[in-house]
Amino acid sequence: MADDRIITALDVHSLEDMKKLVETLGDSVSFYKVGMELFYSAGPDAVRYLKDQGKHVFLDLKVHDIPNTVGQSIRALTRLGADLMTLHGTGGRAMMEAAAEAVRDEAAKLNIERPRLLAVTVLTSIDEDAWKEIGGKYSIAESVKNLAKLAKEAGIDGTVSSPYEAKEIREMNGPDFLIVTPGIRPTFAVANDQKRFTTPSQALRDGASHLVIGRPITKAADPKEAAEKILAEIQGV
Ligand SMILES: O=c1ccn([C@@H]2O[C@H](COP(=O)(O)O)[C@@H](O)[C@H]2O)c(=O)[nH]1
Repeated sequence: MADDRIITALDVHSLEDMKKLVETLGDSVSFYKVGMELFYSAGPDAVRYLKDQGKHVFLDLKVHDIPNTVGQSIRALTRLGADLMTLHGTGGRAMMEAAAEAVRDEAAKLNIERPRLLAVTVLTSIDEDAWKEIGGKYSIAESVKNLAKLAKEAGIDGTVSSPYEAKEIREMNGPDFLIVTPGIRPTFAVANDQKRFTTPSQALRDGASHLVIGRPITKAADPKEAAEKILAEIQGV
């Protein structure tokens, strides 16, 4: 049976490919991520299909712009009825506050449950060298911590970070804060472009509330078997 802590990333570029995967995975997956690749190809229908199938949806569009544009975009996305949505924490306090206000206001108007907002901190494909190259002044750990603190103060429900930073965020932002970690690699999978990664069970032990896992499941020879191996690994954690 599925575990809501595991979010499978549907990084495919058509509704047909998405439906095939969802059918293959059946009841081993209850929570899916719709990211840029799928949303830019298939649009809102991807979210609608998954909701019709009774799945939870993480709409990961990583919104990033000036506060007014972000507020209006988050308002529009709220109407799709996803459970989780992302924006970039580096957009700053005012941008995050605009998003937090928009999602609350729009959900109340529609009388729907409010999608939870997550601030993306430092991408899991970035290591310390790449971080310095783009002007990172403090370590990745310090920068993620700072963004997580700012996100909470701005009314955001959680963060997206690597599992390496989960422990400190959990200690700082408390038990109810959502900590969603991509950069998850079961021992049977390869790293691909991920730089800050760990196993599913370690990420949960470190305080992650949800794990985003894409290629180790979706590109496996047998995706359902891969998902089930991961479920077995985290049982009891
Ligand atoms: O920092 C981040 C933020 C988002 N992602 C997304 O998670 C999945 C990971 O996929 P894998 O195939 O398991 O590497 C992918 O959709 C990314 O867009 C991330 O990896 N890191």
